[in-house]
Amino acid sequence: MIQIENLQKTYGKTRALAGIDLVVPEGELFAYLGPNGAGKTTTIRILTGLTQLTGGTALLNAHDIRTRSRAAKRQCGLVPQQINLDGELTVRENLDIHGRLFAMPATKRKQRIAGLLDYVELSDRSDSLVKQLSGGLKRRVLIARALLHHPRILFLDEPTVGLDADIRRRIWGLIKKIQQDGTTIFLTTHYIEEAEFLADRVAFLDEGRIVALDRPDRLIAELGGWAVDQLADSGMKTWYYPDREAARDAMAGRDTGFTLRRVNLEDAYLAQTGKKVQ
Ligand SMILES: Nc1ncnc2c1ncn2[C@@H]1O[C@H](COP(=O)(O)OP(=O)(O)OP(=O)(O)O)[C@@H](O)[C@H]1O
Repeated sequence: MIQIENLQKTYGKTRALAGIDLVVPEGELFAYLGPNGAGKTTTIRILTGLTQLTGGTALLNAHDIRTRSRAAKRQCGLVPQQINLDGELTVRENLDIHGRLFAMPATKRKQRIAGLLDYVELSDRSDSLVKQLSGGLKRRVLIARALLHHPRILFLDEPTVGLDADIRRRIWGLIKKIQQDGTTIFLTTHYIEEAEFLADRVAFLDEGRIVALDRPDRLIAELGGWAVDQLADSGMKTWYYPDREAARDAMAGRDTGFTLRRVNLEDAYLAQTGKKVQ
């Protein structure tokens, strides 16, 4: 479980987090959605002990990240946005170094690495140099590395950034599997479909604040199920309707140039913040 109260962070004069309140229960897959600069990475860096908060409190499975930082760190694994693997070493060697950092005994380390490589479907690449792997496979190595010490909470910072759509979907499958096996997941993304597909609940982050937090279907339902877009000289105009029939009725007899579609999380984000996520 993650419990955050009034979490704040300033870098010099920049206020990255302006007071975040949040509880993520055990076993949930929680998504933090926002555009570049909203404060997603800062939140993860604070929770995983990579940077210090400037106000508020945060607990990971009841361990305060400030007063019980070692215990708090043991609760969590981190998949960072940057691929910080050693390209000159093999997949197995990269994981082995990490296991040594956690002081895992050699036999246990070997078994755990073999099991994890199987879990992320990389067994056949265990002796490949990391620099020879595609972006999607490197992400899998990062995920295996983050899981090595059996964390109960996994932080994923933009886990599919820069990947092709089909590779992205395979990573989504892996993330779902990790959740189903009992790990709490905190994921940041600026991909709407990722949050919509994966998350039990999603928070909309804007300029260091949470402006909405709920299940994706509820955030969408608040606007209505269907949208009509019209491309006008002044830009795109959109109207929302509770159902398809109401949207069709509203379009009847109007000029062409209207498009009927389902409402998505991007609409909900735009309605809350006046901004687009991407
Ligand atoms: N080390 C730092 N020094 C100064 N300012 C920083 C630092 N790290 C982040 N910031 C600023 O804090 C704010 C939040 O940044 P953060 O990286 O958390 O956003 P983000 O939502 O993760 O965006 P991105 O998707 O680009 O990583 C931004 O205004 C950013 O410029």
